[in-house]
Amino acid sequence: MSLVAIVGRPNVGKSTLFNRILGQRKALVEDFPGVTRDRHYADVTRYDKPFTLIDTGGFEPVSEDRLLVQMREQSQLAVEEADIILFVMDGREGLTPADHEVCGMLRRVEKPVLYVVNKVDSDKLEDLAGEFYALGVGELHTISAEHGRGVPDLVDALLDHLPAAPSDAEAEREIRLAVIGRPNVGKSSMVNRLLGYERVVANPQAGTTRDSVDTPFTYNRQRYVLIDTAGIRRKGKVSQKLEKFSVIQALKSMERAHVVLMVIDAVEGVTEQDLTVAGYAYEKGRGIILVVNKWDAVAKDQSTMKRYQEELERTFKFLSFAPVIFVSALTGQRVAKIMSEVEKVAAEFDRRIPTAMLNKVLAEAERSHQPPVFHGKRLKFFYMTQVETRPPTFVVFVNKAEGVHFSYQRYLANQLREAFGFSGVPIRIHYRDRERDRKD
Ligand SMILES: Nc1nc2c(ncn2[C@@H]2O[C@H](COP(=O)(O)OP(=O)(O)OP(=O)(O)O)[C@@H](O)[C@H]2O)c(=O)[nH]1
Ligand SMILES: Nc1nc2c(ncn2[C@@H]2O[C@H](COP(=O)(O)OP(=O)(O)OP(=O)(O)O)[C@@H](O)[C@H]2O)c(=O)[nH]1
Repeated sequence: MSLVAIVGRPNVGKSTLFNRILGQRKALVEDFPGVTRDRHYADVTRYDKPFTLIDTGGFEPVSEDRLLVQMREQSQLAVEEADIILFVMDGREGLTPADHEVCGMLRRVEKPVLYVVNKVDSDKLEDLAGEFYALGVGELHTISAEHGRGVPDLVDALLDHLPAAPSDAEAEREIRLAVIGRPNVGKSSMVNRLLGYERVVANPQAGTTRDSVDTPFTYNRQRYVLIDTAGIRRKGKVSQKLEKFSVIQALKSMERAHVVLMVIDAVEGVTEQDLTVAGYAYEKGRGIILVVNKWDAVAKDQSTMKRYQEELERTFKFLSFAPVIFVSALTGQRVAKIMSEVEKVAAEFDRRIPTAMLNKVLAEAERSHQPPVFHGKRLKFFYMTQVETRPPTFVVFVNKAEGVHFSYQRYLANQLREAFGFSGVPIRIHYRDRERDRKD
């Protein structure tokens, strides 16, 4: 999602403009109790173009003598973080040296900057904008944030710079599934079960016809593609029985997959190879479901499943978020559960959390577990936003990104999972510096 930052001296009307832009969308976006007051960021969607609007003012109190320094920092940071900058000046107060200086800096950046002269409350006051042309920045947007005058045109200009939404209905996009596992674990039997499942509707013409080895199908109105179905079903080739070959095949399928069904033989247990392949799926950010097959062939008592589950958790430490299901492709036992689990993981994979909710979690996390001190300075988290789905990817802005060491990163990741779940999905959190160069 694009970040749009509102920058400018104190009192030029940044918050008023922020609220004015939000006010236009009215009931389109839900408000969350407790975060509606005094917030500085919000997700906005206009004409299917989503963006996050940030009011860079008001984060910290500004003292007169530090004004210019703070403005430089604030604009610098906006330049680093944002995709588009709204630079607001005060038409009533006129052009100030600080405006001059910041404009000089903004002119050199390669991102779109919209120059705004605020408090031009009526047509009669248009002359107020005159002196701002001395900045030589080209187009000036004269507006009245308070009365809304000129704001729709400003928003239109802003939208011109934004990319269109990734897709009209994200949920309608296909989910590509890969069934992977060592030779003989039951992949082929499972694929046959899945495609033979009554609620699964094969749709030959939909989706990726270019790969005839893949099988498109629909389940609960979501389109899926089972990757390399032909390869999984192809039998009798000696090479296919080779462990090495099956790893290469798994890696290849995972390259194109969104969600991976990692099949484990309940009788044989987990091998080194399973770990390698699962590790790769994790690194690639794929959704993962652990499917323990041949459950019919295991001698069981009441605690077998629990013990098995615990052992898997120990072995696949890095996959603690992945659901585990015990099935039998042979008898069909619990095979229906696979698709319902796939559906859940696919939804989590595509999930988008509103910025306001993320920041509530971030603030609570910070409150209940104080961030560490780095080089004598307490880490301070400013805000968090989700920049991607598939897998869900977040950016946290912090005063010293390198100071967020592993244990605190893990803590924040856990807080996110606690709040939102993300079952079966690896999440990514990037930390970006607010004071220095942007880091990914
Ligand atoms: N006449 C007029 N006044 C405005 C307009 N927009 C904002 N103001 C006033 O300007 C003052 C400052 O507005 P804010 O929106 O708080 O300014 P800000 O830039 O967010 O200020 P900081 O949070 O200190 O950085 C308020 O008293 C507003 O009512 C406008 O379009 N016309
Ligand atoms: N008991 C039991 N046997 C199973 C189950 N699923 C598959 N099998 C048997 O395991 C053997 C291998 O099954 P496949 O489905 O061919 O396994 P695969 O993973 O596709 O095998 P490769 O093509 O060699 O990679 C066959 O003899 C199946 O009948 C199961 O749930 N329980």
